[in-house]
Amino acid sequence: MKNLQDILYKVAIKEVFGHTNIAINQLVFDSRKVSKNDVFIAQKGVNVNGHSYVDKAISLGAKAIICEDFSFDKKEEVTYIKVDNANTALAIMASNFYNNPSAKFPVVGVTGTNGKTTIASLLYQLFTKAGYKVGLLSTVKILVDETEYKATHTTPDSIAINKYLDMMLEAGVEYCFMEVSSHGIHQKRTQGLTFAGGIFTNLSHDHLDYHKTFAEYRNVKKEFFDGLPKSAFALTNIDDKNGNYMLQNTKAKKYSYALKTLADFKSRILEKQISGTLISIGRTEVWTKLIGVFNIYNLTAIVATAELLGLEKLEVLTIVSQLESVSGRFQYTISDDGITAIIDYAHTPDALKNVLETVNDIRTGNEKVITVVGCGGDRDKTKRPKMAHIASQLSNQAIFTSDNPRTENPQTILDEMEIGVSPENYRKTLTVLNRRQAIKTACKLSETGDIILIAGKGHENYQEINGVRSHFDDLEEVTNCFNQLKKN
Ligand SMILES: CC(=O)N[C@H]1[C@@H](OP(=O)(O)OP(=O)(O)OC[C@H]2O[C@@H](n3ccc(=O)[nH]c3=O)[C@H](O)[C@@H]2O)O[C@H](CO)[C@@H](O)[C@@H]1O[C@H](C)C(=O)N[C@@H](C)C(=O)N[C@H](CCC(=O)O)C(=O)O
Ligand SMILES: Nc1ncnc2c1ncn2[C@@H]1O[C@H](COP(=O)(O)OP(=O)(O)OP(=O)(O)O)[C@@H](O)[C@H]1O
Ligand SMILES: N[C@H](CCC[C@H](N)C(=O)O)C(=O)O
Ligand SMILES: [Mg+2]
Repeated sequence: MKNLQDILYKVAIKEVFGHTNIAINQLVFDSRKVSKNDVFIAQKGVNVNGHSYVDKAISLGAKAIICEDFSFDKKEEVTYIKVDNANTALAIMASNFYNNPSAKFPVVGVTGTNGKTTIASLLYQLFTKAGYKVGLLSTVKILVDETEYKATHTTPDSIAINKYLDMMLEAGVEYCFMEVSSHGIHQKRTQGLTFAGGIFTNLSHDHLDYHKTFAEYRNVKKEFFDGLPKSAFALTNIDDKNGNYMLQNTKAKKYSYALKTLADFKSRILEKQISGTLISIGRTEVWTKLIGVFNIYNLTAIVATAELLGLEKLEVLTIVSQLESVSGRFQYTISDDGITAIIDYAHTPDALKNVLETVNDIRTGNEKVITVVGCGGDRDKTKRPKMAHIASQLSNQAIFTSDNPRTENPQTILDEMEIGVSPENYRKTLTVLNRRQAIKTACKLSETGDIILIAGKGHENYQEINGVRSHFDDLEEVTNCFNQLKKN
C-alpha cells in the first residue's frame, strides 16, 4: 500500500474533498478494473467520458477519485481530487507510484512520423552488443533486458510505462529506448518522465483523423521537446523541414544530424546494393546491411545518440556494421525462382514513397516491381488516395488490398484509395479485396528477377476485420506462395 499524499506530489490540485492522507492500493483508469482501495482516474476519452464511471468505480472499491469536475454527488467515505487535466495528473502519479524510475537511468524518447521503431530497436541492438543491459518500449515489442512482453501501443499508457521502467531497474537495465507517439504526447502518457534525450526523425502526413490539422500534429510532436529537461539532449534531423522547429523552445542541449545539410552528426552514402549500403560517418567508412536512404538517416541518429550517451565512437561504428534490420522493416526473402519479396511496414504516403524509391534505386535491369498495399480502417482517410497514387506511380503493377479494415467496410477503403490513381496509371492497378489472394496474385504475376513489395503491415501477425483479429503474417503468406509455385 502507498500513501495518496505522496503519490500526489507535484500534481496541480484545484480542489480536494475528503482526506489525502490515506493508504491506496493501485492507480486505475478503467472502472472495470477497479478493486478495493484503488484510486480511479477519470479520463475524458475519444469515445466516452470516464467521469460517467465514477460511481461504478466506487461500487467496486475505489477509495479516491481524480477528476476534472465535481459535477456528481460525493460520498463521505471517498476522497475526490479535482485537477485541470486528469491525463497529466495520472502521468505524474504513475511516476510517483513507481518512485520515478525514469530519473534513475537514461531513458531516451524517439518521436516523428516514421522511423521510431527502427531507431529505438537499433539502439537496443547497439547498446546490447556494446555489453549493456537495455530496455525497449516499441510498437513491435517491449523488452526488459531479454525478457519480451507484448506491445499493445507504440507508447503505452503512463502506468504501464512506469511499471516497465521499474521492472527494467529491477532487472539491472542501464539504458531504455522508447517510442513517443503523437497520440502518446497528446494524451500526456509521457508527462512526468525524466528523459535523458529526445530524437526527432521526420514529419509527414499521418494521423490527421486524430489531430485534425498538420499544424496541430506538428505542435504535439514539438511539445515533447518543449518538455525535455536542461540536462537532456535534443537531437533533430535537420534535413527535415520541421527539424529546427521542433527544437525552437527546448531547454535541452541541441544537436543535429543530416545527410545533406551541415550538421553535428553527418553521414554520406557512398554505394547502394541490395545486400547493404556503404556509408561514411564523419571520416569513417562503414558497411551496413540496412538499405534505403531513410535507414541511413536512422543509422546516423543512432550513432549520434550512442556518442551523446558516452559510448566510444570507434566501438559504435564497429557495432553499426553488425546491426540487423528490424522485423517487418525492409525484410526480404528470395524465392528459388529468383523473385524477391520485401515486407515493409510503410503505412504512410512518405514511407511508401521512400521504400519504393529505394526499390527502384537498387533494381538492376528490366525486372517488374509489383506492390501489394492497403490502408487501415478507422484511421486517417486522407492517406488513402495518396498512398494509392504513390504505389501506382512508382510500380509496374499495384495491387490494392485490405490492411486492417477494423470496423470499416473494406471495399469502401479500396474505393477511397482508387480515387488517387492518375488516369495514366489506371491500367497498372488491380483490386483484390482479400489480402491472401492479393499476395498470391502478385506471386502469380511475377517472374525471375521481379520484386514484390508487400507494404503496410510489416511485423504485424494479425489482420483485424470487423473488430476480430485473425492470424495473418505477410512474410508467411508470401513464403507459402513461393513454396506453392515451386511445387507447380
Ligand atoms: C484514440 C486513442 O488513442 N485511444 C486511446 C484512449 O482511448 P479512448 O480515448 O477511446 O478511451 P474511451 O473508450 O473514450 O474511454 C475514456 C476513459 O474511460 C474509461 N472507461 C471506459 C469504459 C468503462 O466502462 N469504464 C471506464 O472507466 C477508459 O478506461 C478511459 O480511461 O485511451 C485508451 C487508454 O489509455 C487507449 O487504450 C486508447 O488507445 C486505442 C486502443 C488506440 O487504438 N490508440 C491508437 C490510435 C494509438 O494510441 N496509437 C499510437 C501510435 C500511433 C502511431 O504513431 O503510429 C500509440 O501510441 O500506440
Ligand atoms: N527515417 C525514416 N524516414 C522515412 N521513412 C522511414 C524511416 N524509417 C523507416 N521508414 C519507413 O517507415 C516504415 C515504418 O518504420 P518504423 O516502424 O520505424 O516507424 P514508426 O515511426 O515506428 O511507425 P509507427 O508510427 O507505426 O510506430 C518503415 O517500414 C519504412 O518504410
Ligand atoms: N501505429 C499505426 C499503425 C498502422 C499500421 C497499419 N497496418 C494499420 O493498421 O493502419 C496506427 O495505429 O496508425
Ligand atoms: Mg513504431
